[in-house]
Amino acid sequence: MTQPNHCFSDAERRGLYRAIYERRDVRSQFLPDRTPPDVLARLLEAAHHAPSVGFMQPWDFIVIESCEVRETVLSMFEQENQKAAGRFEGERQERYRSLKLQGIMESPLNLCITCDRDRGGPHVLGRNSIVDTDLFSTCLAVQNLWLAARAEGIGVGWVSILEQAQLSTALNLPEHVYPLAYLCLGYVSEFLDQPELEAKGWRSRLPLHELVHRDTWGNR
Ligand SMILES: Cc1cc2c(cc1C)N(C[C@H](O)[C@H](O)[C@H](O)COP(=O)(O)O)c1[nH]c(=O)[nH]c(=O)c1N2
Repeated sequence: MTQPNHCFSDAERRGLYRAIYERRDVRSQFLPDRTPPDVLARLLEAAHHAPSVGFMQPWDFIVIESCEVRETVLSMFEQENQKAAGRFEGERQERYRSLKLQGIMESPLNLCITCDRDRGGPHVLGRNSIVDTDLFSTCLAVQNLWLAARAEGIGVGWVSILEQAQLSTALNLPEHVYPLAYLCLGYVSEFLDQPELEAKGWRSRLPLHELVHRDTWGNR
């Protein structure tokens, strides 16, 4: 069969889907090896090529290697995680407490991807009706980086069990800059073949057919 124009080669497509299916959220498998600067540069470049509302490019990348900053963030995590555990009861709480939900100190590099809510001035094309489209754009930058990192053999873990105002203070962010994603990055001993939360019996992947609706909600 002839391939439609603009289609990637079979090998290229396999590579893309492999990155999608084999990307993992990593907390426990980090190695201490430093991420080479050229690899980090490629990851940041991939993130910077994400789509963004009105081409706003609202992201900044705070590259964090300092042990002091990471220790501060870890203690903020511990405080929030304690509160989070308290929201579950009994066996579920025990299971929650057994989960490892961050790799802040084990990963050699932390990265905070922020969203500058003022970038591009007061009227950004496409953002007038849905103001949070700047945040959505920044999430896409995170995903680009996450997939590129998988292709480079680098694990990424997203830590969101953090209080936003505390994180902003720890990173000295101006008021109009939102700390969207706090990430732990580094080479790993392995990529698990399923999400760690699934492997540990917390939650499983939902069947896709239950999530697909035809024309209106509930029509299968
Ligand atoms: C916005 C957001 C926030 C978080 C996460 C993800 C996203 C998208 N995830 C990772 C999450 O648990 C993981 O993606 C799912 O369990 C699916 O696993 P895989 O990413 O497919 O390995 C995550 N993981 C974790 O250990 N601590 C955390 O605080 C968070 N926070």
